[in-house]
Amino acid sequence: MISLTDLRKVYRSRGGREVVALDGIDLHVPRGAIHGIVGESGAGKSTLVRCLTALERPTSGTVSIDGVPLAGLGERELRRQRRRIGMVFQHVNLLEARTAAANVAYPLRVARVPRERRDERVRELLELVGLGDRADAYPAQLSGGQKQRVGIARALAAEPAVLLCDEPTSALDSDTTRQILGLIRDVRDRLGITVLIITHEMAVVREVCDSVSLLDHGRVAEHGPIDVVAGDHGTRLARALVPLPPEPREEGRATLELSFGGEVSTARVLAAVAALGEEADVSAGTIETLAGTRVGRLRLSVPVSAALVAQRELRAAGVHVEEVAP
Ligand SMILES: Nc1ncnc2c1ncn2[C@@H]1O[C@H](COP(=O)(O)OP(=O)(O)OP(=O)(O)O)[C@@H](O)[C@H]1O
Repeated sequence: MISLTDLRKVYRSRGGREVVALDGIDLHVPRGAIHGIVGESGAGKSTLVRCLTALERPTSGTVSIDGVPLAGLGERELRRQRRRIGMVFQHVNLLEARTAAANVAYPLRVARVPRERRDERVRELLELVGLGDRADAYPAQLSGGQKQRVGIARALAAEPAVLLCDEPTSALDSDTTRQILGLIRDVRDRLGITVLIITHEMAVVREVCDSVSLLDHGRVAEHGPIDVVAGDHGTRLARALVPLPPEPREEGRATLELSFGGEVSTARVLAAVAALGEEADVSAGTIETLAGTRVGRLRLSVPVSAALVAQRELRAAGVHVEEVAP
């Protein structure tokens, strides 16, 4: 379990200027959950990772892994506690002159695990990540996805409680991304490990996360389980999870965005739209099932003169509608 309570990190530049990188973060990820952290550049994601791995000392607040607060631990205990977090990075950084097996064995050697136990564990880990037959391959002989699999096996070597994945698939193509995310889910299912994924890709959140937090200027601006967040109306996370393509505006026409799901059936929404007549033009739409919940968004283009009436009628039919500012 990961627990951050009122976490603040303030950097002081040489000129004495203060930068509030984390501004009172509360985050609780239960054991066995996969939680995504998204946010724009500068939102505080890297600072959060550094506080979690105790590479950075928070200005105030607490970081606990499995109920153990990091603050106040001595150097030796801190080192032990750090091993409770396995790290997976965008760039895997394998030792090029060592085989896949030797790379996975490396943290076990550092932890002085006896040779026999080590060999057995490396075999198990490579099997777990689907590379049982590539133990003797060197990194240069592996694909990007295979290297990331070795990275995941290495991160799991010390039997961590938490797998912290920092942009784990940003360097991979979409098929390989899907495979790696499938592996992360599989690892969670088999080991019951808690996973935190830092990413700028919403597709990663949709594919693998149980819950998500949106970080903005060092604060958690929005958060929740995927099905709840996706079904929310008009929030930034809902828009990002169920995106509509951008499109140019037309002179004399207003743009309405409809969102629906849960109690409001697609049939009811389509009937309400049809009732507006032919002057209401559906210009984009997405309807899908996320985390078992049907969610949909439609973009309507209507003549400016008809925009208010259309909104009233759609709302009367129980549809959430917003006019998008020109
Ligand atoms: N060592 C530092 N000294 C001063 N300011 C810092 C330091 N590290 C980060 N910051 C500032 O803290 C804020 C958060 O930065 P952080 O790197 O955590 O964001 P991020 O979300 O990881 O961004 P990116 O996605 O671009 O890596 C930014 O305003 C950044 O300039």
